[in-house]
Amino acid sequence: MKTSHPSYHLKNIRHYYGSKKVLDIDDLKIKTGSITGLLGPNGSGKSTLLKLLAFAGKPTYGQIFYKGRPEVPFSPGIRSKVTLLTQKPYLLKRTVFDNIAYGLKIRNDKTNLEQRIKEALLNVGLDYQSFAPRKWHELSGGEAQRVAMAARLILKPEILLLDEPIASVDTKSAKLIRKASLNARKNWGTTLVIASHDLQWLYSISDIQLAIFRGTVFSTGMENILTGPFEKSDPKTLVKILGDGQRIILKAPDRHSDTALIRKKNICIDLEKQSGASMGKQPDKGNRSDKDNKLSGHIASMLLEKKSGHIMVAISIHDISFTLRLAPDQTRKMDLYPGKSIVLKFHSKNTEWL
Ligand SMILES: Nc1ncnc2c1ncn2[C@@H]1O[C@H](COP(=O)(O)OP(=O)(O)OP(=O)(O)O)[C@@H](O)[C@H]1O
Repeated sequence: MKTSHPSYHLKNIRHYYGSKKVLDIDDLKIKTGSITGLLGPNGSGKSTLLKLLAFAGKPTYGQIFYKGRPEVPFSPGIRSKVTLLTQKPYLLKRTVFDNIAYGLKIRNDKTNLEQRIKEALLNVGLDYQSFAPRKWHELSGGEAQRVAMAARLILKPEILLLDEPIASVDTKSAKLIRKASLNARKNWGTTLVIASHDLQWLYSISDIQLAIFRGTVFSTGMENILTGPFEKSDPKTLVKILGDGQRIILKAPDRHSDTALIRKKNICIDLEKQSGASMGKQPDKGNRSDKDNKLSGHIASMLLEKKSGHIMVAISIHDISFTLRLAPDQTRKMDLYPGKSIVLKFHSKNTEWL
């Protein structure tokens, strides 16, 4: 269905568990028909955000608009449109067939049931003859995940929210879940929001990536976070000293904070120094300013961002990791490849504090 409204518009969302703030989102829109990838470390708020998007809970403060209208949790109008597949999928203590048929039966939609269930199982790579009669406890973790996915896909949802859908499945199943998700968008215009720790998989499926850190959402995708302890170098400068002796110079915050943000757009790979780079050795200072960071490390991974064709390059500097985003021709010109030693460069003035 075409609509001028985004599927979701979140306004001034603050969500607390007790006194602990777990989500802090000023303004976030999720476009209809988009596939959004949610990235973030354990405990950053991904599952909580998905729960709110599923209208399975109410934010402590703020409002969520669904296709332009303010919505409240558990409203009957929304329940048939939005579906969430949780990390540990819940299956009814029945057969696979009954699990998948359940949602349709509730809607009193029983036409062609067998054929539709056959297709739903096929969609997630499970054979009807072998799986339909099986009981819920006769499935591996990955199979249970795919049955739960089939049970949701058969309802042709407007919104499909997936929380770690490939955490316990093998590579083949991960590919099938990717294909089934893309088909849902193609065939029914489904909007998807998917949380996953598997960056490669997430970048291969999503149009846009949102990174969450301590409840704050970055619509620019993954950004670089540095956490303390920091040492004071002078009143205007903090320093993070890595285990190998390299020093990261940061502009001091003007209020208390122990979490620095270095945006990937402000980081580059220093080609001049590249050849001399070696692990654990700070590159020569030369005539650079004291606040100009030059850190030696190596390329840990390179991931393709499906929609833009850009390459996300993860760089390990001793025990921390930085990410930057490059056009494919840049990576070719610099002859970058995983394992290559490089020097990463950013100026301390580009430090932001969370
Ligand atoms: N029901 C709850 N009661 C209290 N605290 C909770 C509850 N659920 C989650 N939390 C806390 O809220 C924070 C966010 O949790 P959430 O599950 O949303 O993170 P996540 O990014 O999905 O993590 P993971 O990647 O480990 O699944 C964490 O600090 C977690 O401990």
